[in-house]
Amino acid sequence: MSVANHSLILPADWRDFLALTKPRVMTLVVFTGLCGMLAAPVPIHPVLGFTAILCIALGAGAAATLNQWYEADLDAKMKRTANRPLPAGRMDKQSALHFGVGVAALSVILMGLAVNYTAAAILLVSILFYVLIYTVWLKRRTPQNIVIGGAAGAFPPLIGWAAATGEVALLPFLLFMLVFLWTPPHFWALALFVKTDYANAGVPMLPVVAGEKNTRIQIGLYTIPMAIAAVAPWPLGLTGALYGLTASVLTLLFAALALQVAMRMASDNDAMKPEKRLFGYSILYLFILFGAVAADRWLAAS
Ligand code: HEM
Ligand SMILES: CC(C)=CCC/C(C)=C/CC/C(C)=C/COP(=O)(O)OP(=O)(O)O
Repeated sequence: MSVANHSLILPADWRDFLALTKPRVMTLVVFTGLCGMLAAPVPIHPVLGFTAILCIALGAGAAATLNQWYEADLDAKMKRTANRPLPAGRMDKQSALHFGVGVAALSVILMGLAVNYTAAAILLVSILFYVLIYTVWLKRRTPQNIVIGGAAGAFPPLIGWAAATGEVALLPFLLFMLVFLWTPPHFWALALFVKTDYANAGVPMLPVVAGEKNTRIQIGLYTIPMAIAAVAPWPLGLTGALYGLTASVLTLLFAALALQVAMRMASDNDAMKPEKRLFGYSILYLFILFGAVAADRWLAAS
């Protein structure tokens, strides 16, 4: 029997449960948690470290599942999301709800029992933030949805650091601010080119409500405090030159791309719109900066 036939007979298989966790987005979320943990001045036992990262991955995946459980109706209206397991009818909502609540509870309890209560508490806050504050409360109500709700995705570096140290400190707080302030340019760059999808679904994303021009300006404006948060750890003496120089160069490039988006600069032979380039670069940027902060702290400790 072919795989295609098999999935017709058993509509929801493991791939659908995996899809509920938004695995591609969550790789970066988990990576920021891992680097937050590696940047901490206290080494963590490898087994505990692995458990903490597993808990972040489970918590993030569970939050993404509950997000899709709540907004299956919205996802059905958008081309980008219509083929997800719930809107496509491959899974019933109750299975998704049970999976999401079960895995969320498991992640927080395991983090609390095996690692520490501080990390477990921040993990719980980030899950609740994504599901309740962003998905249930803000997403359908205000174009500021991702500015406030986006904080959910900024917690993992704090969770990773807290897993190793049991507390929070200035460096992971700045890393939180970096992801928090990075989220609006990251998301609005994408929203500029999937605007019609959101308009059709009635989601008040900034380009739909305030227009393209305004969104472009907002992307440029948010890049300024984001750049400050990105570079600040170096002059504050929290990291060395490895991170400082990497962050400075890559942030300049980020700012140049954001400026292109803000000024709407695209020549006719420009196959890729500046907003597409900024969106793609935003992901690479965060991966490299977090890799650099972990490498920098590791060098300093060795
Ligand atoms: C409320 C905040 C955010 C919103 C609304 C948002 C929205 C999106 C959307 C709609 C996509 C398109 C592709 C997809 O659905 O898979 C995307 C891609 C992505 N986002 Fe975000 N995002 C947010 C925050 C974050 C955060 C905090 C991270 C990581 C730290 C992140 C990492 C990524 C990555 C890695 C991709 C690319 C996924 C792929 O390759 O398919 N996002 N984001
Ligand atoms: C540890 C923990 C709980 C982390 C959570 C991480 C988090 C909040 C990431 C945000 C990422 C994300 C995919 C937003 C998508 O917005 P959307 O849901 O509006 O996207 P959609 O239109 O693709 O459904």
